[in-house]
Amino acid sequence: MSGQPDRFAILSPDEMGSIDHIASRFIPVTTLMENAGRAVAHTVRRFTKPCRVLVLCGPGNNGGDGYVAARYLADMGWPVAVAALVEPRPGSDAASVAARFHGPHVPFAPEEAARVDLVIDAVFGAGLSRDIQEPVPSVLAAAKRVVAIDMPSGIDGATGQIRGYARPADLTVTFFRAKPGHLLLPGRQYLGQFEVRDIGISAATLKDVAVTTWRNEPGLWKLPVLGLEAHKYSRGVVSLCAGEAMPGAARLAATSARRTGAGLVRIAAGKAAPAFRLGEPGLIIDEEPLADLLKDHRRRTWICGPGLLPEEVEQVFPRLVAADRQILADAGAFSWAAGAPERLRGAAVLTPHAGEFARVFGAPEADPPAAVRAAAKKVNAVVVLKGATSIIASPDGRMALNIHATSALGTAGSGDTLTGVIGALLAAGMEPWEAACAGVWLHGEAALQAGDWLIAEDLDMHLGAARDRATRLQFEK
Ligand SMILES: NC(=O)C1=CN([C@@H]2O[C@H](COP(=O)(O)OP(=O)(O)OC[C@H]3O[C@@H](n4cnc5c(N)ncnc54)[C@H](OP(=O)(O)O)[C@@H]3O)[C@@H](O)[C@H]2O)[C@@H](O)CC1
Ligand SMILES: [K+]
Repeated sequence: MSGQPDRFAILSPDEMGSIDHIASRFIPVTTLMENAGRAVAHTVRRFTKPCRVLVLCGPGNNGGDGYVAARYLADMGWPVAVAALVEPRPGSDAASVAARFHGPHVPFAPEEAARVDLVIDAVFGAGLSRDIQEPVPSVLAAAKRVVAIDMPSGIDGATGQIRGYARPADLTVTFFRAKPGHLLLPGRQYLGQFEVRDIGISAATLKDVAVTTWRNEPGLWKLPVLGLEAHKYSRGVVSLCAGEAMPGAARLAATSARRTGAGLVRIAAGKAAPAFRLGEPGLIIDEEPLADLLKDHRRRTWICGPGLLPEEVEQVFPRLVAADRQILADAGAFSWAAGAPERLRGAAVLTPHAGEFARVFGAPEADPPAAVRAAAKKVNAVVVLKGATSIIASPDGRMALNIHATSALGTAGSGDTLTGVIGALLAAGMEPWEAACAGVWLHGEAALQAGDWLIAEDLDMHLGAARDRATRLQFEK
């Protein structure tokens, strides 16, 4: 897939394997390994004062990186020993670099790990293929501090899940580009400080693998910039369906849409109109039947779900689809579509949290990115699975992982606010996947600005500044 910037690419272990393979046509694997091990040694030197180090080496190339790191640290004068879980296969690249480490070898045992100040975990990386077993867990558990090469052993690079056991590292050094497991939970919590180091692989090799996953940052998408001739309709009109039971949710979404830059926000409240009359003066409340409101073709973008009961969604969602409107579905829409995802066909963007996602599509189990991608295909809509790492998948296969956020967003109303933000960007004409990605980032940025104890209403006051910041960053190379 083209058009998205290379610098944000995230590569699955398989894709990274293909990149290594392509790169090895120009650079021998032993040279890549040399570069990787040297990068680790230099990162360790910046990370800590000289100390006693034990490098735990597995049988594959991750172990190979470990032997190289051990040699560089020894050359710097650090006391370094190696403990091999299994010797590398004779004749392999790892065996050839292992032969160049002339320091001490010690048993792969907990006492050895406990004896030193720092353990370098080069047991398994991209090649982890099953749950890890003893003695690896006991040896890692005995370490005082751990630097992981590529990935803490036991974390699945593709999904971030734990395969049997994982020990949280203090520092993780990976190469070329991050892997999904570095951003997804629980893997993300096991990295400690995280560094991505260059090992001489050219970014041009990315052209040879079809990159489909990116880190969500400004520049992955571009926000529209206000032109001199902007007016409220060109900035975008957001309409919301609202009900009587929970007017607060619709009002939160409406306000955040306005704060994100929508030119006009209207609430289709019907009989519930009195519940909204005391709201902000700049909000327009419509009492007319939905059929009349849909005659106005400038009202293209509709938010359907926040504050709605399933029976209210039933009344409006199919009409919006029949009127060919761009629909952002949230909250009540997922109660209405529980166990029946096909009901949501016709929506442009869905923004479920984990519970809502499970209700509609089933629990994502061990591979959330795959589940979100499948959901997006199933309903032919962009799906945003909100969480500490939000996953934003498009039916065409593109996926972004967002870690630009804080746990402070776990507060009532924050999801309604996100809906309004994305609604405003859709109304401004952004393509749905990009609007969803940009909305998630702006929402996270507003939360970072608002501090740890924010309430949903506080986010509104930071959305303008968040948009300004994204606009500045999106042009940086
Ligand atoms: N390729 C390149 O050019 C470059 C790659 N680089 C480095 O290479 C790393 C990837 O190397 P890799 O592919 O050799 O995989 P790696 O993680 O070492 O493990 C594979 C071995 O472990 C075994 N094994 C797996 N799971 C197991 C378990 N649970 N319990 C027991 N055994 C298990 C597995 O056995 P098998 O599954 O075949 O039976 C196989 O023997 C990557 O992370 C990066 O650090 C850098 O040097 C830059 C250049
Ligand atoms: K490792």
